[in-house]
Amino acid sequence: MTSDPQRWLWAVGAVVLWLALIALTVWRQRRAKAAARAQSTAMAGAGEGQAVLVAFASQTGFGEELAWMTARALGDGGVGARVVSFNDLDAETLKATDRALLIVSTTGEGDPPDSAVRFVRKIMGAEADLSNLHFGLLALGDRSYDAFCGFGHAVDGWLRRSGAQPLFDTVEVDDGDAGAIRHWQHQLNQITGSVTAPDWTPPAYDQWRLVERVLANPGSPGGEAHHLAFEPVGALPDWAAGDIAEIGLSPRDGVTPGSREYSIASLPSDGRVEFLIRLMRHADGTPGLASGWLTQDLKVGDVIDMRLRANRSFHGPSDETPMILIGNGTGIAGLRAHLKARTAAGGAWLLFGERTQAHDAFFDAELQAWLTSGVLTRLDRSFSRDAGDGRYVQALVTAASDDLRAWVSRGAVIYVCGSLEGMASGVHAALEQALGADVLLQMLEDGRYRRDVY
Ligand SMILES: Cc1cc2nc3c(=O)[nH]c(=O)nc-3n(C[C@H](O)[C@H](O)[C@H](O)COP(=O)(O)O)c2cc1C
Repeated sequence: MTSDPQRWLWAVGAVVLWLALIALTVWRQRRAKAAARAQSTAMAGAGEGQAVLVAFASQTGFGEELAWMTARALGDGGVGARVVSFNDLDAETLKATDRALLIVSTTGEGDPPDSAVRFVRKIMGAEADLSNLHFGLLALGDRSYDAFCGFGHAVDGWLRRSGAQPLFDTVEVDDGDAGAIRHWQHQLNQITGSVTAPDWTPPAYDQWRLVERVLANPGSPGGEAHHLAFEPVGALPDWAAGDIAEIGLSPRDGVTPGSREYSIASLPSDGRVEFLIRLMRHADGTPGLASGWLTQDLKVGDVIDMRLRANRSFHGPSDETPMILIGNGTGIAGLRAHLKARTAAGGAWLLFGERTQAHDAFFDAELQAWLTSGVLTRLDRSFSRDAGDGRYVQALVTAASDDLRAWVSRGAVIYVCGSLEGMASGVHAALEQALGADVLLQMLEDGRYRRDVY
């Protein structure tokens, strides 16, 4: 043992600093939780006892947005509301609730959003006595999928079997259909007793100008992928890595009205919203409506309607948390925003798959620079059409199983972005094999395994 007082002083100092860091981390976590609680009860109003519970199960943020609009509409009509995510919802809360409005989206092939997986496993696995509960359900979906509103219907069935009573028939929303949302609004009026419709302004579009478009993969054996950049005509809004842009399509542009969603590949500090968009082609070779318009017809200087939407389920972890990013194709867009947002503190590992090294190594110069600066600790890429490789990204996951386990045991989070078909299920199966199905499920429920797939 040393008797050097200076060494002792250093040692004590180090311990004090370490304890202070722990205290700071705990305090920050508590503060964040308190802020989230304060936000969700902010709508409760005076009579919190009778407040309507507004619960949302949302994968890409639309349902969450509608939940807050629902709470505001109720509040404007004089009825208190409390907003919670399905992640924070339990049977006790439902049992003790008189009225609940549930906004429930469907993902995958009729699957629950990731944030509802815990609820499905722990709560919906058994029937509960919910005979006191009266509920209204807004089911979000898209008729182009076989299981239209599949998870919404599953929740509806479970509530009814548990004795809960519907306030009205489930309102189904096909691809954001405004008519169905107006119908929901009408049901809210019944609850508040308002004669006039609450001020439910549909989310407004902002105007953005195309300032740059570059073909990102000339010579690729795959479909053309274009790197587009838009600057706002007005003020630059704020957004975070993981967020989504809804691009408005109008007949003016020769395409069917509606909107298309794309992962944002840049940050506000870039001063512009960037995308990597693949030109989709129909079986007869004609370009897809939205991707054809954006990558071919739209000219630099043209102005489009666009709004940015928070996609909280794909927001990043703290700087110190190691991050494993997995993706394929244009899925690198969302992952690039995360890499842009990172410092070298926690370390990041990108596993990425595409067709050829020569033509499809998207953002290669940036990735190399991030490797040099330490933002990216490790880069594994596979190119399925290259001689001597021929692997998809899930094969990289399998090959690196030992290291993946080591990263996860150091607290790493896993973010997957890219195509639903093939990639997402292939990567999921490879991760299950590498980490164990229980570990992966726990990570999903804890928000340590997050997906933005399409
Ligand atoms: C990858 C993916 C899978 C989807 N699967 C289904 C589905 O099986 N059934 C359905 O009705 N809608 C499906 N949808 C459509 C969503 O439910 C719809 O876009 C909804 O508005 C999303 O709401 P959210 O942002 O709250 O998650 C899917 C959407 C995506 C992106």
